[in-house]
Amino acid sequence: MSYIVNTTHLTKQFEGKEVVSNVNMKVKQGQIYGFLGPNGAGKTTIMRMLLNLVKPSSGEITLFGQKLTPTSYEVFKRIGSIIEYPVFYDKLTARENLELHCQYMGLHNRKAIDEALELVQLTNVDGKAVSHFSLGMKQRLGIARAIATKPELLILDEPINGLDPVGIKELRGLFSLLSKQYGMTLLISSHILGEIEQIADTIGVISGGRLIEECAMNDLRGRHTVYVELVTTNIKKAAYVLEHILELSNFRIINDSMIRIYETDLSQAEVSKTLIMNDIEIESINKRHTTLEEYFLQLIEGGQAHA
Ligand SMILES: Nc1ncnc2c1ncn2[C@@H]1O[C@H](COP(=O)(O)OP(=O)(O)OP(=O)(O)O)[C@@H](O)[C@H]1O
Repeated sequence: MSYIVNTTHLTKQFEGKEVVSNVNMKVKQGQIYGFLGPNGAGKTTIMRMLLNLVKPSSGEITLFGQKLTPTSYEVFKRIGSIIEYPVFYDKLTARENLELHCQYMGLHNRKAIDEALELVQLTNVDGKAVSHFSLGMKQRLGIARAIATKPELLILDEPINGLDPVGIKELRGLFSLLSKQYGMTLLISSHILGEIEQIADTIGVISGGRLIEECAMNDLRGRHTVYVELVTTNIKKAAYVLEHILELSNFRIINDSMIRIYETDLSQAEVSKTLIMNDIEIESINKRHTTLEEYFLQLIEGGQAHA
């Protein structure tokens, strides 16, 4: 398997505080990798390290199979990126901004600029200075700039932040197009699962500087836990009956009135019958499953507890 990004034991300390801890991250060629974690989890710092903008305290980064060193330059011609908000020359138009960027990158190809503007649907704003652009338009221009040089890897830090639902939908469409039609590998960070779960092939979950999960999105979808949720007025007695009469051990008391039972081959009818026979009032008993969002939150809470 060829990895475009591969980090081993990547660690970063700022003023003695470890903000990235021992991260082994693998981004496969051609995939959209969703890099998920709450604010402050360390996503931007990792992306900055991948781009040689921040020096790791320890560990190693390999990009396109080559070890990254402080003097690696060539490899960055193969990478487009937006870290935090993209900055432009405000008085210039979208096209003028791209022309300057391409000149700076040593790329003299008008067609590439036209193509990039077309891909992000910014072809009808030629007379407009960037200072009059909406946030969504600026975000799209940032992507146009990042893809104008036809990179093989695109690193985007929270590209969806602050966009309205239409803007989000447009960007999602663009990401799939870049991945499917142009074979680009995308590394996209976000703090909201819903924003990238529909497009990511692989997901890396980071919390408190640690990569606590990295797996195929499809595997994650299959990882929903099924449980029976019991709501009762007599929680202590219900727990006693579950443990000593029904001989169940895999259950959790959630609060004063709720128990979740995680046994896989549980007969709900038998639980109800036994509880009633023992004079326990059942307010409700239902089969449920954790949603992907709940699973993600559990992961993050677990990660923060260990940070
Ligand atoms: N230059 C720096 N000096 C000191 N601390 C820093 C520096 N850069 C980042 N940090 C700290 O490192 C931690 C991780 O920050 P980082 O920006 O990487 O997180 P993030 O997951 O990208 O979150 P966000 O989306 O809020 O940027 C935070 O506690 C932050 O305050």
